[in-house]
Amino acid sequence: MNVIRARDYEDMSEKASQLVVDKINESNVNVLGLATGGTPVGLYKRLIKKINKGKASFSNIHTVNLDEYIGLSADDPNSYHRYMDDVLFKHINIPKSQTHLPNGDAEDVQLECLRYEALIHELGGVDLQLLGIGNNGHIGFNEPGSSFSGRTQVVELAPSTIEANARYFSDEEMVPRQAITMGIQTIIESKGILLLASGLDKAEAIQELIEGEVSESCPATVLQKHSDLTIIADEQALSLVTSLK
Ligand SMILES: O=P(O)(O)OC[C@H]1O[C@](O)(CO)[C@@H](O)[C@@H]1O
Repeated sequence: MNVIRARDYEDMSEKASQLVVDKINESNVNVLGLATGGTPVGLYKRLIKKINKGKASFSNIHTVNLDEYIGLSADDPNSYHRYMDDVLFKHINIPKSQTHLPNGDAEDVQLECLRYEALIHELGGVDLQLLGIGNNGHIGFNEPGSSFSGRTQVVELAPSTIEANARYFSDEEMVPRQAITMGIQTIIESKGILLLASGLDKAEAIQELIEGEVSESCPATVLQKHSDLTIIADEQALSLVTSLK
């Protein structure tokens, strides 16, 4: 694991956007896995600037998102479809047909999980997967206790995740209780992984990820086994880690 220390959120976002641009240009990223939440917003902002300055092109890239809420249509303001359009897709040159998210509004969500997992395989797998981390160590929407061998599936959100994500909704009651998420096995099969973390809220999860025992009780610890994991985290998120200089 390669841990890159950033000063703060802005520095983390800048370092991450440069790393994504470099990977796209150097190692031929055809399929880029994307994350949502507050953490990658700064990365996407900088990526847009870099793409529009010609530093990288997304015109031949396929993107696959980690997750989507169940019960929200693509045009719902709180759906991850809308989030991705707003924070990235509508600002860059990428054909809509190359941007993929699970359909949380599908009539048969189990079938949708199978379709999404198959799509990732048809695309040849994820070359670089961006990840945030939940305060409880979740990755995607794989909450503590999720099986490390899980594939794309329907999951129940943990109360702490509902509480953390309530900030985006008018009322906590409006936060969906279920989501479709890539499973941990799906995530871990990505050829490269870039995880971002910022702020004191993430300090315990980051300590567990870097120094804890690999255990399904903290899903992110599975990443210790990955051969190409980069973590870019700021001082606050790294504040409980004692094993790094
Ligand atoms: O970046 P945030 O908003 O702290 O969220 C952390 C993680 O939680 C999720 O938003 C899901 O709750 C993930 O998509 C994200 O990686």
